Amino acid sequence: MFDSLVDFLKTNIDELNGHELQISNEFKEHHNKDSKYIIKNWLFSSPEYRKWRITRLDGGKNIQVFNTVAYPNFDSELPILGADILWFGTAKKLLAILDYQPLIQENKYLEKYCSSLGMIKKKYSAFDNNKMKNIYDSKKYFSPWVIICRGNKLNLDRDLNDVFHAFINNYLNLNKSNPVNQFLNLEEIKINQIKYDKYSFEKDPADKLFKSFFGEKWTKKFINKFLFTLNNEIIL
Ligand SMILES: C=CC1=C(C)/C(=C/c2[nH]c(/C=C3N=C(/C=C4\NC(=O)C(C)=C4C=C)C(C)=C\3CCC(=O)O)c(CCC(=O)O)c2C)NC1=O
Repeated sequence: MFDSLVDFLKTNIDELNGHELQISNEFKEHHNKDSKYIIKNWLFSSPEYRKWRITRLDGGKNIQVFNTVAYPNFDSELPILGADILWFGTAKKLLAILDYQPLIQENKYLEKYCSSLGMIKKKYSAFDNNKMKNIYDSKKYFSPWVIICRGNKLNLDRDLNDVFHAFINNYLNLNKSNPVNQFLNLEEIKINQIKYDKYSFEKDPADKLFKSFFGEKWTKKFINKFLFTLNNEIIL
């Protein structure tokens, strides 16, 4: 499940002249004791994106996860692309969150870089939702058009693929249009990307899940050295 999303991304990153970066074996593929939970990770970089990571967790019938984050270079004020797609098998629940995660909440910035999500979600009624529970603050690094779907994956398979493809294509087109920075300078962009990692580190509910499957030690390393690497940066 979700492997086609990984393949789709890899093809697109390839077309951006992206290259895969080496990551340590324990992150590349890691199994829990009885191999019921297997996590795989990929890390890429391209001329326009300093870091693009992909995570797949295969927990068989219990849980399936696809997670990806693309960080533009520090000289681009474009939003960070974020997608978190989870299938909870026992409850038969899909949770999909897709967003062009804004570096600032200024209306003109949001309108310029994030509002096209509105056109995508309008086409797919199951994804036309932006109501979050209280894990994250919807005004911090989320756009007003964040795409959220909570539903039964069995009948959403096609739509999920279509939405994801539109979500990626549209984001890449934003970059291809080569917009001139209008809101942030290089220093501010860097600070906001650091703050994004710090905020995500603080709020991400995934750590409980990883700790229960893979233990405390591995999880701590994974979060600091793969997921949110800027968390340890000091903002002067
Ligand atoms: C590999 C890492 C990784 C995993 C496995 C992960 C899982 C994860 N994300 C969650 C929620 C969530 N995840 C997000 C959003 C995001 N989360 C993101 O990692 C990104 C990039 C976005 C942005 C699009 C939000 C908004 C929620 C809460 C959903 C809600 O409010 O209902 C939850 C709680 C689900 C629940 O019980 O309701 C888990 C377990 N998060 C991770 O980072």
